[in-house]
Amino acid sequence: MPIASSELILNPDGSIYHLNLKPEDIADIIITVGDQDRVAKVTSYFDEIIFETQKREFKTQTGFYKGRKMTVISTGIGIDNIDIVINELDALVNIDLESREIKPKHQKLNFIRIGTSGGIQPHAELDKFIMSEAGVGFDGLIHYYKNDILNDQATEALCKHLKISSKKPQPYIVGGDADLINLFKTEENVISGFTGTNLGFYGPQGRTLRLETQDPTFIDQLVDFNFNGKTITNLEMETSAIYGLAKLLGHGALSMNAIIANRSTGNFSKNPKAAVDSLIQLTLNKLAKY
Ligand SMILES: O=P(O)(O)O[C@H]1O[C@H](CO)[C@@H](O)[C@H]1O
Ligand SMILES: O=c1cc[nH]c(=O)[nH]1
Repeated sequence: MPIASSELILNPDGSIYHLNLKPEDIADIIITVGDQDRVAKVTSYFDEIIFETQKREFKTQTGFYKGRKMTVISTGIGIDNIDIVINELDALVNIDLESREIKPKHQKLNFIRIGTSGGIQPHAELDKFIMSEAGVGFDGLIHYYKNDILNDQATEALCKHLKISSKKPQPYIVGGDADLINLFKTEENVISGFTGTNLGFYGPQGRTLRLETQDPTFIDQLVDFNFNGKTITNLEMETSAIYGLAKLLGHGALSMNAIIANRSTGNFSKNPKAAVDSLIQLTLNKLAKY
């Protein structure tokens, strides 16, 4: 059955609705960044850029780094955008846009996020990099999809550990891609950990400016969680959704974050741009060999 025009939406030029992309515009390695200005920072290291477009916050450039074709796309902030970006990129390779039928042969993409994040453990020091072994979702996105991809034991342990209000979405834990994790595992400056993702920067990440949070102990509870020696190291706003959707759709995913705030010391990086730049170079060099 062809997928209806209201569900798989194409622009008049045949490109996919929000991203403005056609299948031939993307590579199988897809670097996602939050900030649209970070796209050009990544591709400034490319040998060549062969394609670019932008619609809303979704800026895309495709080119070659050390001979390896890669696409860089900005997702903007938050899991709602991740739902759009991952579903539409998957549609480009796994749905025939003319017949609107799912292709018989699945094509795997690899999503690598280069982001920024706040450390919650003392060892998640400023300007270090955290490689997310798993995403810990407080955003609820995955519960909208039929799924059996969660790390059930870790999810159960977390739900038991947290005194989370029943008014909030149920947390979930989903792992990253083992091959991509191995690629970065032994790298100096890279700490591995579980990355908490939430649907806001302030209250949902336990920050108080003028508004009190519903549970002022939330961050302390996260810091204390330990699953077989693994702890929640950092908080940001995309990883759990990328890991969940990538796994459901049969793609690889890895999230790398530069730690620009440390919530346990109350400090912010003196040079976040330098930290992100150095993470970009590390990631590109690893991916060139992938
Ligand atoms: O630097 P990026 O990739 O945007 O990532 C982090 O920064 C934004 C919040 O300032 C959120 O998107 C969060 O996940
Ligand atoms: O603390 C932080 C820092 C960057 N991005 C986040 O989402 N949280």
